[in-house]
Amino acid sequence: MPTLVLIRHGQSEWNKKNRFNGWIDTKLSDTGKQQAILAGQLLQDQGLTFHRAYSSVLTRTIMTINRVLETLGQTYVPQEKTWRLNERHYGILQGENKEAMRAKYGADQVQTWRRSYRVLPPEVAAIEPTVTIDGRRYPAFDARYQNLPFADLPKSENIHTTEQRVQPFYEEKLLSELRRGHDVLVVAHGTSIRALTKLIEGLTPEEVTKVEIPNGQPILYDFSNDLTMKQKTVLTADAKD
Ligand SMILES: O=C(O)[C@H](O)COP(=O)(O)O
Repeated sequence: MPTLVLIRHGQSEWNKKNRFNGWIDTKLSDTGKQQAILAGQLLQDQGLTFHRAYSSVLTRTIMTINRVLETLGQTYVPQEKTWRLNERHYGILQGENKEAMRAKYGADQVQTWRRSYRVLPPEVAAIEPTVTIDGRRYPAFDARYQNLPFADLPKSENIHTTEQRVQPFYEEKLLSELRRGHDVLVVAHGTSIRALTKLIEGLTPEEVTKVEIPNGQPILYDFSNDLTMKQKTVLTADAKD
């Protein structure tokens, strides 16, 4: 009976600063690194041997998955990094402080941009390869996207458009591994995990807008061999004590 584990990356430097990350390639904070190790420790008790591990191409999920697998003693597990698991592109909000955006546009508007299924945050005007924020340069789009047609790079995404690009990964990669009875680890982002949750649990657009995914908390789905979902378990540090 296959098991799927979903983990949102540990706290990023910009989660800590209350800034929108989106496709900007931020790193884990010290807390985020600890959360990744703790996620590995929580999984240790489950006796899982992963056949395959997937992350996005953003550093915060890669730093997380490496720590999780190292804690589990399973660094040998074949890993694939895919842009399809990236965080939603947050348009003009990327790099901005959430409180400052609420002051500028109003709390309701910002919350709609953050959680609406179909409303898109305002698009970035032009696609630049890098962005400079507070004097530090971040890659916005770089070599990791070289096989993607430039026109396909998003200027903004909502839950719906994120789901559209997560769906081929879900159907072609994830389900085919689970169908073979394989245990799979996926480390992704708030909105790419929302999209996966909708696809796995058959949620409505309304229901998926309510789903919150904390950093570094393993979500286990146990399936029967015909891929009927048997059980969903969220592992927390409290449950370990
Ligand atoms: O991209 C981001 O900054 C994070 O996913 C958090 O976004 P959220 O707070 O709107 O979920």
